[in-house]
Amino acid sequence: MIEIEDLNIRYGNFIAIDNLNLNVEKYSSCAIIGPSGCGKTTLLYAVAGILKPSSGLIKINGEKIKGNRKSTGIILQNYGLLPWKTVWDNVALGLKIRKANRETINKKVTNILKKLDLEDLKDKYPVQLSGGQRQRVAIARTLTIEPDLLLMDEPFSSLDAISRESLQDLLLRLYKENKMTMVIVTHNIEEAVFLGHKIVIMAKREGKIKKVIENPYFGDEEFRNRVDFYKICREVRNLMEKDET
Ligand SMILES: Nc1ncnc2c1ncn2[C@@H]1O[C@H](COP(=O)(O)OP(=O)(O)OP(=O)(O)O)[C@@H](O)[C@H]1O
Repeated sequence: MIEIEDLNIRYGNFIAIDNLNLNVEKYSSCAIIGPSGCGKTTLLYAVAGILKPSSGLIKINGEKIKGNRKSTGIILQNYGLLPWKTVWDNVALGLKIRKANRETINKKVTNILKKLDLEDLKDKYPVQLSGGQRQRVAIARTLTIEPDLLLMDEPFSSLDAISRESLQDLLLRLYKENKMTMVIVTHNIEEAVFLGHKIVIMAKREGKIKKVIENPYFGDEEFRNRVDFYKICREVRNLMEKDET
């Protein structure tokens, strides 16, 4: 699904991504983890087509990306909800921009609100919601466009541990229900291990990948309760700690 070849991204003279290569298979999930400033967001934005590479190639479904792609959904840390619109209108936004007709919008928004347990909140404004509810609205809005690729930049970082885990569970369920490929950028080791089929560990300050771990247990809803979960978490932690020394 995603092929990244010899990718270089510079901000002026500063090298943010240095000759990076990565493949993400269709309908799989890739978690990108690494210390602050290692280039995670830069990489995600390049895959989203928001940021132009200095050199190298990014292909999605075999096609070189040129700017924003219609069926790529992106969820950012600050939710991106419009404060003057209700939950219903925020969720409908992506469809309205794509000029869907009223009947399609009503049907899809109603369905997705039900799926994400947001029906009772449909007339509320973002300011009246908790962080977890806002993030569910942001996920709902992105899913209405039926993305085949869902990109997320630290989507749950402002949430408490319990809300965070319940949204991770929700995301896994949605991933299984809607055939899509996911890329999630996170600082959180447990999140990367729970949500990553492929866990990409980036090196500090170098804009390079340090290691890719394949996680054969991805998709197991009870994975957090298993010994293998902790083994992989420890492996990721050790790799990240080595960078600190
Ligand atoms: N517009 C910009 N101009 C110059 N340098 C930038 C710009 N955006 C990012 N950088 C630098 O590029 C590097 C990578 O930034 P990026 O935001 O991709 O890191 P990150 O891994 O996502 O960090 P964090 O986890 O803190 O969000 C950082 O050193 C940052 O200072």
